[in-house]
Amino acid sequence: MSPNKVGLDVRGLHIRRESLSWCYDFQIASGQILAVMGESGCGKSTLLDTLGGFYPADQGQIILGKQCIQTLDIRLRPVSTLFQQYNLFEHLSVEQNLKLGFSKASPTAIQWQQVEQALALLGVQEQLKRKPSLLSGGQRQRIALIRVMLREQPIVLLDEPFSALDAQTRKLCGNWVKQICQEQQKIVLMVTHEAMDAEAWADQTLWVQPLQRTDA
Ligand SMILES: Nc1ncnc2c1ncn2[C@@H]1O[C@H](COP(=O)(O)OP(=O)(O)OP(=O)(O)O)[C@@H](O)[C@H]1O
Repeated sequence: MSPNKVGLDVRGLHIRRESLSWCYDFQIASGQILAVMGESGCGKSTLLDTLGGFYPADQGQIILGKQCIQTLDIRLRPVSTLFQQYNLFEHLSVEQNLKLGFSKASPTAIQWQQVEQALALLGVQEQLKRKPSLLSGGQRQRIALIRVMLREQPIVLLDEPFSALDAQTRKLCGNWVKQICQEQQKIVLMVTHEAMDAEAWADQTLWVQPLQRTDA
């Protein structure tokens, strides 16, 4: 990564959970996607939780551009996360859920235009006035993906973003994530179990593996 380019720099990040521990050193330039891979239970979501501020690190640094962000409160972190359970508000419509994603009270005209284009492209424009509980799993996943990708935050964490999608829709969504990542110079970490996802869309792959068992 060039010294002048804004990117994410993770240095000596040490994480412990139960009997497992991990140490990470990696960099991602803006406009790039890092695929996060590894067997079930190896710690992929834990890494995302730590970057998002939901789980603490023992030591190390998370640097965005020139700013250390690991001590920032969750609400102040420049991070937008797609959780495996999507986190849509069930009592609000899809439209209200999408509007809540932006930092101001409502999105700007340009931001909402991007949302509408994404809804049409990803085939969920008909769902705008409905409550999330009436949507299929794949429709919910696409709505949550749009909300997370189009927020202002430069770092986007996607935990298995295409798990509920058929092959064709998966391709559509993956291509769209790549396009938005490049156009808006996002830094995207994408957890996936599919090597094909990494091959199709990622610039790099991080294989997650615990260091050791600390209860031995
Ligand atoms: N809330 C929690 N409390 C205690 N231990 C947890 C918690 N969440 C995860 N773990 C443990 O931390 C380890 C890493 O889990 P994590 O969810 O990060 O793995 P993962 O690679 O994302 O798994 P998967 O691919 O199955 O989603 C596992 O041993 C898991 O049992």
